[in-house]
Amino acid sequence: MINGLTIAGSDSCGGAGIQADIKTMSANGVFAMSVITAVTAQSTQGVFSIEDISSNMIKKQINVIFDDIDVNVIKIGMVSKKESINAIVESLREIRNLPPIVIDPVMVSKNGFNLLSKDAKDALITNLIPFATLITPNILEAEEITNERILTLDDMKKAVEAILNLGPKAVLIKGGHLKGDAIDVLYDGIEFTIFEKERIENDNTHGTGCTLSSAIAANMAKGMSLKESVALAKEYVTNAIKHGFTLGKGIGPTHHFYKFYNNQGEFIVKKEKNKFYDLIENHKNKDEFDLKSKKIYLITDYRLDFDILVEKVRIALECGIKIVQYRAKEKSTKDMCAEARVLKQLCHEYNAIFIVNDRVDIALVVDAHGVHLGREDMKISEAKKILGEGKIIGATAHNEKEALEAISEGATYLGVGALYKSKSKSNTVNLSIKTLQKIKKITDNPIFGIGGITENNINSSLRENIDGVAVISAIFQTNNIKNTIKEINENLK
Ligand SMILES: Nc1ncnc2c1ncn2[C@@H]1O[C@H](COP(=O)(O)OP(=O)(O)O)[C@@H](O)[C@H]1O
Ligand SMILES: Cc1ncc(COP(=O)(O)O)c(N)n1
Ligand SMILES: [Mg+2]
Repeated sequence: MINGLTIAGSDSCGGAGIQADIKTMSANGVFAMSVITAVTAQSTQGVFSIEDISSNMIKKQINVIFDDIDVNVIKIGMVSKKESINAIVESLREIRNLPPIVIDPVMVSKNGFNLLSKDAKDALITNLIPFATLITPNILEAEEITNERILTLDDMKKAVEAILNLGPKAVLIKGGHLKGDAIDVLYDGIEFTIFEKERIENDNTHGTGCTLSSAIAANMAKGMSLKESVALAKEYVTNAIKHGFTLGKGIGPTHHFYKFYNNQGEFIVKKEKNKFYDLIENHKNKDEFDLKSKKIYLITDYRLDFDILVEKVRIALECGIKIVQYRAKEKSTKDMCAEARVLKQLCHEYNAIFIVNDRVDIALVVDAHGVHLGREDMKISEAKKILGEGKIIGATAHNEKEALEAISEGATYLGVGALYKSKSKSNTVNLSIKTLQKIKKITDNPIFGIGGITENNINSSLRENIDGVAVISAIFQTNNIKNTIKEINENLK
């Protein structure tokens, strides 16, 4: 599990501070840890009181974590006192191999309350900011740091340059407090990158800065580049603001978990629109693809000569197989394109769905219905960029975490396994029915069980938790394809 540490203040109403950071990292697939620097008595209406945690306790929290855990990213938010800033600096100095550090130099809350004591600004600028891989001031904070007014995009550009001179590796000034579109400016000493999104007419923006910086940190922890981290985080915070809701009488929070809930506040990962079936329903052969019955998903066996393979696939199609995946290993791209084209045409004759394993480029070239991506392949979001909407993107998942990740990224179906020891894939780990049940709870999208499935090992607990079975050897290594398919179909009923 990738993890992130937030060093920040507690916001009792949960929209900003440590609470926003933990929610944001969690919603972005990163395990969140926290070092609390101060506790605020805060509501949507303002900050009513601040009590700082002692320097000693701040250091202890940091030290015990680093003694024990490899931290993938640090995010630093509100640190209100000079002593607290210096305590963090001392702890950071003792850590070898520091991970990337995102600093959100929190100075005032949305309602205009000071979160940084007057004498702490110098310590923040001189001692802490130089540690930053990225620093993310809002307009007011950038003005405080540079002592210049910022009113235009040009002013923002001047300010990022000035702040970069203080020692961070990159600076992002957030334009939330300006008028017009929400424009943020990133500068890494080489080039300016502008991130622009429409301004959302929603007053519930409590915690947007904390949310943005934590999302950037989470993305960095996952190994994304700086620009990619900011771009995706900007997308995330924009959506979180869009779904921001009224809570209390003041400035309400953004919705950190908007991806997982519908407008009625119900948890929706499971109830998400079933894109796989939609895609097939839009497909001209929808009547042929009976969505109610369980399916055999045939994956081609790369150990066979292609001519023999084609004949066997044809027999399988004649026996009613409705989904075929082309899986090849150690073949030239040229040959793979040619073979994929033949199989695509064959599937077309039988009104079957044709999927290409691993290779998004080949799926695109032969206009397959989609692609199947394993854990080592291109990310689902990247494949989507290439293939566009309207294509099936299947993903392999070996456990609940991978399944959730794949579904959140937009997988249209899951291949989960290995259920049994397989003849066509070594080094596979067996997956228990319990795990299968957990995965089933995550999504309504189709789940195909995979790994060593034969006509003899489909039992009721397996049947209840899958929508179909993906097979290779069972069909390609039998001497009676017709019978085997009949038996598997019987066992799936
Ligand atoms: N009303 C809004 N609509 C869209 N984006 C916004 C809005 N308000 C803030 N943002 C964006 O939210 C992020 C946080 O910025 P900002 O609100 O300026 O920070 P802070 O919360 O620290 O004051 C930035 O990416 C900013 O552009
Ligand atoms: C404890 C704490 N930390 C930070 C903020 C800043 O919030 P914003 O993200 O709106 O700038 C806050 N209001 N409270
Ligand atoms: Mg802020």
